[in-house]
Amino acid sequence: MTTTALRLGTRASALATTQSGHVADLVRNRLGREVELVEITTEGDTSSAPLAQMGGTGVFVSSLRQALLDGRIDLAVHSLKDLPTAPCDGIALAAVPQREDPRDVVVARDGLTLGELPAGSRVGTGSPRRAAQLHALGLGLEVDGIRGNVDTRIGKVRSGDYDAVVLARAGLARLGRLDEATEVLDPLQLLPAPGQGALAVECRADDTTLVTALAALEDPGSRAAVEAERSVLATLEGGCSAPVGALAEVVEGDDGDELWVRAVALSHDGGLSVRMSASGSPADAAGVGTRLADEMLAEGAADLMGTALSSPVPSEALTEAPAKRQDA
Ligand SMILES: NCc1[nH]cc(CCC(=O)O)c1CC(=O)O
Repeated sequence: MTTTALRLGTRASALATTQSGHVADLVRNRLGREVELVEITTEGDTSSAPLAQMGGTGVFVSSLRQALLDGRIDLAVHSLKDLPTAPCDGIALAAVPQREDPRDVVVARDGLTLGELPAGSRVGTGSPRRAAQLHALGLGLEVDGIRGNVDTRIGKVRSGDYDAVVLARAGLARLGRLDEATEVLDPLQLLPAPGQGALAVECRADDTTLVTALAALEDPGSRAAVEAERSVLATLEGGCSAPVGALAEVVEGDDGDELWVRAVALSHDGGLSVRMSASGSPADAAGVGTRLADEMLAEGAADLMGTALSSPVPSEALTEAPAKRQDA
């Protein structure tokens, strides 16, 4: 039994330290252990290059994992949607705490919703998933890349550089800035990123005492949902820069809990998409996600994302987006 404080590694951004502070509180309350935060800088923080050009997946997580493996920290907190789908040697995903609302929100000028923005309005997002789904709405919105933390992105609406930005609702909620959202996007229109709104608590796999203790932070429904979503993404061979949205929920059915998953894969311009859903047992979350993604691949999902060109796409399997609005 040790009484030393657990060292919790975190990125330094306002969102990251808020998320890490939340997990630190859970550790104090449920494990009765003292916790100190250790700030770690990641490549995703120091470079302003588009994420897709920075080696894509994992730019926010690799330095934290290295600090774990080096023994500089005992546990690390990440936004789960930033975690690559491939497992990392020596690192355990020890807990997925209760997830926040996973939906995306709009922060637009003058309190507007997406549907109220005139055609030609500039919407800022660096996410291919959000860009493709915004184009697919057929509103004639102009989508432009943007990076930076939540504060920077909202600032670009306030300054008039953009008419709107799309952000994760969870980020705004954690920062206490939810009142700045002008619309919560229905997943029917914009499916969130796999894992969005959930946190990942990692530690060294060989630190078995801590792996066991951190199970006290786990929310099984959140874990099942993100496992299903991430297996959709992994099977589609997409990283965080793939135009793939997925959302799973555990709901009470007649014969116990049921897991529902829906997912979309799009061409980068949103002109073509495959959208499907599946259900199954929460105990088989990864299997449900994998089977859903296999069905999507059979409908041509990989080809329209541009990740594989091995087999021709049967054109009747693809959905055409509505034509762009012509009025200005
Ligand atoms: N890619 C950056 C990132 N990673 C996690 C969040 C928000 C919090 C979450 O989804 O859990 C964000 C910002 C955003 O998408 O607006």
